[in-house]
Amino acid sequence: MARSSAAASPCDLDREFAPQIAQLLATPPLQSAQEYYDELIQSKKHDGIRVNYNGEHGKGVFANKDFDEDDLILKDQMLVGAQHSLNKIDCTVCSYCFRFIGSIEFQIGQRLYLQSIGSSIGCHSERHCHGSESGSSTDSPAATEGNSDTLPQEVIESLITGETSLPFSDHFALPEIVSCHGCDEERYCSQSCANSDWESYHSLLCAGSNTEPSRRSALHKFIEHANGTNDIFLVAAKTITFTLLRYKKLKKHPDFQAGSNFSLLMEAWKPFSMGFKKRWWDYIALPEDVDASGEDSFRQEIRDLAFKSLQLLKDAIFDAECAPLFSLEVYGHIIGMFELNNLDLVVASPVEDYFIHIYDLPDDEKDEAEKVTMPIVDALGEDYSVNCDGTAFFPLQSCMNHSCCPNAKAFKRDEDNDSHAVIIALGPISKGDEITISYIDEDLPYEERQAELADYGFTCTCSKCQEEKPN
Ligand SMILES: C[S@@+](CC[C@H](N)C(=O)[O-])C[C@H]1O[C@@H](n2cnc3c(N)ncnc32)[C@H](O)[C@@H]1O
Repeated sequence: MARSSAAASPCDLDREFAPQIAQLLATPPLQSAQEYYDELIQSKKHDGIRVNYNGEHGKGVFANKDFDEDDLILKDQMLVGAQHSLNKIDCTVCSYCFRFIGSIEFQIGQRLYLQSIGSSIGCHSERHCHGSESGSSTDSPAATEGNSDTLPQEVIESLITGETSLPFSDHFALPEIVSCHGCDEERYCSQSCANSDWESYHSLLCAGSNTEPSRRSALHKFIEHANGTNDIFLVAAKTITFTLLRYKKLKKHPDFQAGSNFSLLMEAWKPFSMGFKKRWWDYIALPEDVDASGEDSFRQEIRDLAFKSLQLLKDAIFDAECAPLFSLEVYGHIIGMFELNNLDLVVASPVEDYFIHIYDLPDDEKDEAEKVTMPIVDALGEDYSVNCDGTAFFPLQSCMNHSCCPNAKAFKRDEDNDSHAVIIALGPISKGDEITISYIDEDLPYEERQAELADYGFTCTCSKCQEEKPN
C-alpha cells in the first residue's frame, strides 16, 4: 500500500530543512521512547499497563496486572482532538474536554431551532466507539421522523434561553457555558478548560475580534477550507499549535535555556514523535471509483489539497523559529498519524439519557411528564439525541495493536461523559499478556477484514485469521 511520492514536493521548506525534518520524523531511539511511556504511565497512574517494544508488531500495550472481564484497563486523556465541523452544529460541548454544556433544555432547543432552519445534519444516537459495540442496551422512547414546525417558535426559544424547564431535567444538570473571551466559536464547561485550551492551542487559532485583522482573516480562510474539504486539517493545526506553544514555554524554562532552538522544538514535538506515522497521501486507500491508472493523479491531488491547507495555515500562524514544523512533509505525516492511530472521539449525549429517564418513570409520573416531553420528542424525531463525535489522538490507546479476536475494547460507560478513551477487558487478561483491540468490525468475513486492515498497512495473522484463512 505504501508508495513514495510521485513528484517532487511543492513546498520549499521540505528542501530547506530536509535534515531537521528527517529528525522530527525519525523513529525515536528505543530507550528514550521507553522512558517517555514509563513516565507517562507513572504520571497518569495507569499502573495496570506497560508499553513494550518487544512484541511482534512494533510497540504494544501489555498488562502489568491481571484483569477480569469488564474491568477498566485504561482511561486515556487525549493529546489533541477536535469535534467534527458538522457535529459542532448539532451539539454544544466544551471545546477542551468535550463534555456537554448548557442544559438539557438548551441542547434540545438548539437542535429544534437548527431543524427549523434546516441546518441540522443529525445522526441517530449510538454510544459507539471505533471498534466497539453500542453501549446502551436500554429501550429508547419511540421516535419518528421529526417535525420542529409542530412546536411554536416561542417554545423553542424559551428552551434555549432557559425560560422553560423540562420535568426532571435537574437530574441531568450540565455545566454552564463559558465562552472564549475572543471569539464566539469556542465554548467551555469551566474557566479552567477555557484557560487550558487557550494555553495549549486556541491562543494561536482564535479568530475573534481581539486577533490582529490580517491573521484573523487568514485563520478564517484556513478554517473555511478545512470545513469545506476535510476537517482532519483542523486537528493537524491543533497539533502544530500545541507544539509551537510548548516550544515557547520550554524556551522560557531555566532547564532548557541552554539548548538550541531546534533541540527545543524536538522536545516540544516529543509527544507526537512517538505516534506511528506514514505520509497521508502515500498510504490512503484508493476510492472505489479510482482505478490503478488514476492512482498517481489521485495521490497528487490529496497532496495538493494538504499543501493548500498548509499554505493557509502558514499565512495565519507561521513561526520562523519552528519553520520545519510547517513543512509539507511534517504536515502529511501528522495527518497520516491521525488516520492510522485515531480512535473516534465519542461523547454520549445526555439528552438520550434524559428521555430514557422519563420513559422509565412510574406510570403516573410518566404520564404527567410526557404531556410536556412527547410533543418535543415528536418534533425532534428519530434524531432526538446526537452524540458528540470527532477525531482525537490518545497517547496510550494509540500504542494498542489490533487483533480480530481482541481481549479489550473501547467502550464508554454511563459515567464516561468526556473525551477520554476508555478501554475495558473483554475477558480475563493475565499479567504479561498483550492488550489488543479491534480496529475494525471483527465479525466481518475474513476477506473483508483483511481489506479494511489494508488501510492500516498490514495483514492480520491473529489466531482467528489463521483459522479462517482460505488454503
Ligand atoms: C495504532 S498503531 C499501533 C502501535 C504500533 N505497533 C507502533 O509501533 O506504534 C497501528 C499500527 O501498528 C501495526 N499493527 C497493529 N496491529 C497489528 C497486527 N495485528 N499485525 C501487524 N501490524 C499491526 C500496524 O503497522 C498499524 O498500522
